[in-house]
Amino acid sequence: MKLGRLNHIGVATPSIADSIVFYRDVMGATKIHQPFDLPEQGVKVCFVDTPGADGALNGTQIELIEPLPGNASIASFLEKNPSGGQHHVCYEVPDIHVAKAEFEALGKRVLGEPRIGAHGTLIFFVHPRDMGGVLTEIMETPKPGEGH
Ligand SMILES: CC[C@@H](C(=O)O)C(=O)SCCNC(=O)CCNC(=O)[C@H](O)C(C)(C)COP(=O)(O)OP(=O)(O)OC[C@H]1O[C@@H](n2cnc3c(N)ncnc32)[C@H](O)[C@@H]1OP(=O)(O)O
Ligand SMILES: [Co+2]
Repeated sequence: MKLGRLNHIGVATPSIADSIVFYRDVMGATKIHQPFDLPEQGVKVCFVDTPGADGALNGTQIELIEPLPGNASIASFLEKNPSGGQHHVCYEVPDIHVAKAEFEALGKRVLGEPRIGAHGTLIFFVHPRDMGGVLTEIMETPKPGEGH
């Protein structure tokens, strides 16, 4: 397994609307995408762009996630962290199925089968207890012209 680009940091929040105000007014974010529902993952999502090395807005994103009704795991996370908090980190890989096989060969618990994530490419999660306490999302790098 080769460590890939840090695509995003997932931040759980009880209110995406309030978090948008925070990232705009406190952190000075200049590009905050329109929030959208992702019912397959049980979340409302909003991406906040951060600058890349050249200053352009092509760096790691903050992924704000708010639970949709019925999402027990994020609701449970917010019960323990009522004002929200860092929820997961997401690394890119060139081939999702190769990456899944590699984690499993190392005895890491992959949570379910690869599924389409918020960027339109396949993702899976690895259990935080097998990853030094960090819920880890693995995402296939979008091909040129693919994903968002
Ligand atoms: C926006 C779409 C998509 C994308 O494209 O980017 C997303 O990012 S969706 C993000 C939300 N989806 C997920 O998180 C799916 C994967 N997560 C899970 O399957 C579960 O959340 C979980 C990791 C298995 C935990 O669920 P559960 O076992 O029901 O919760 P517990 O409260 O019982 O916790 C068990 C254990 O794990 C620790 N934990 C839980 N969440 C986290 C976390 N976010 N970071 C670190 N550790 C976490 C929790 O403290 C418990 O630890 P122990 O008490 O030591 O056992
Ligand atoms: Co994510």
